[in-house]
Amino acid sequence: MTLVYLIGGYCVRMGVIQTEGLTKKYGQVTALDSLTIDVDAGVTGLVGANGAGKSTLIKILLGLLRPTGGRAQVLGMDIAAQSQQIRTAVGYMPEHDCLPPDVRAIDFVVHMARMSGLPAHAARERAADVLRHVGLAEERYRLMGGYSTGMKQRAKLAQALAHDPKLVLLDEPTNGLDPAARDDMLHLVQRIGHDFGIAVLVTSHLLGELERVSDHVVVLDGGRLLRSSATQDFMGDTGMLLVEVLGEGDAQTRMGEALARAGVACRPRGRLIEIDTRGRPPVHDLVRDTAVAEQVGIVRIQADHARIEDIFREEAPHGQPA
Ligand SMILES: Nc1ncnc2c1ncn2[C@@H]1O[C@H](COP(=O)(O)OP(=O)(O)OP(=O)(O)O)[C@@H](O)[C@H]1O
Repeated sequence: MTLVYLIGGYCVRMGVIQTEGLTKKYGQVTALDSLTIDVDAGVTGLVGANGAGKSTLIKILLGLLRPTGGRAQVLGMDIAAQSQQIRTAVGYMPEHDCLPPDVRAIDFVVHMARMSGLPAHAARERAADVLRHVGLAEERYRLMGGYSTGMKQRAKLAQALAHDPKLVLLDEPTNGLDPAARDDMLHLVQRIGHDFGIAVLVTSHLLGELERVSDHVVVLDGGRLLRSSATQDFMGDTGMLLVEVLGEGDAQTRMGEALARAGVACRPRGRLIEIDTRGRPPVHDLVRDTAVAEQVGIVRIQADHARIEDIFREEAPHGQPA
């Protein structure tokens, strides 16, 4: 999906972020190494281990850091010449805590909206709207110093949305969150990209967590582009079939052994039975018949899909992040 602008009656398709040979060195450290990427509308996950260069890329796109080499455009604007305009059109949620503790969320978000040029009345309306969208309607009059980590992340997200941006850059929005709050935040990120129509570039050092919400994933390793693909291309079929069974005693072992006796290549994977179907005839009927014979119930049979972690295992010279 690409943003579409109507200019003089013509329909112009425009990428959201394009970089070409983008390089950033901090002294001896090469944080970005000749990075060329093309990001479209929707949700794009930018994943890589700590130190892969994610924050550096975001700061360069916002004009907060100057690259050592290469070029980039954000919403069709050049980062070298138009960083002020870029910051007007782009929202930024920084990785680290940036919230003044003795300020109420509503005042903070109104202030950020005013700083971006919204008139007072529009800024108040917009602030109330975005705080409601991120789930802070009730708590908006509380001082942010008393917020939980999850509420702070939501307030940071609200300020990024305050001026009605066309693109938001979210740096590790799930940092420090427990699993439930992490799921809520990821759901919110997905809504921003799909329901609100704001393009999203979201980073995470946890490779797996963005696959569910991203349309596209860019994987960085040691400042280099490891892979950039539609999420579904990452998650291709592995040729394995996963079966979960339920029954008296050790139903999984009984079922696995019976399948093996029937000539099926299989092994346990956690609570599941993994069946290798590569180069073999379909086994669904055999699995069902074996379950009936062994008197176990089938909870599910599903194709196994590759995960972003697998790309790292296969391709990354810098290894697997935590
Ligand atoms: N101001 C700086 N001075 C020197 N080196 C830096 C500076 N900022 C970042 N680096 C280095 O550049 C590399 C990329 O850092 P960056 O923060 O962009 O990575 P990241 O993928 O965002 O990781 P994290 O999730 O830990 O923030 C790392 O090796 C880091 O140590």
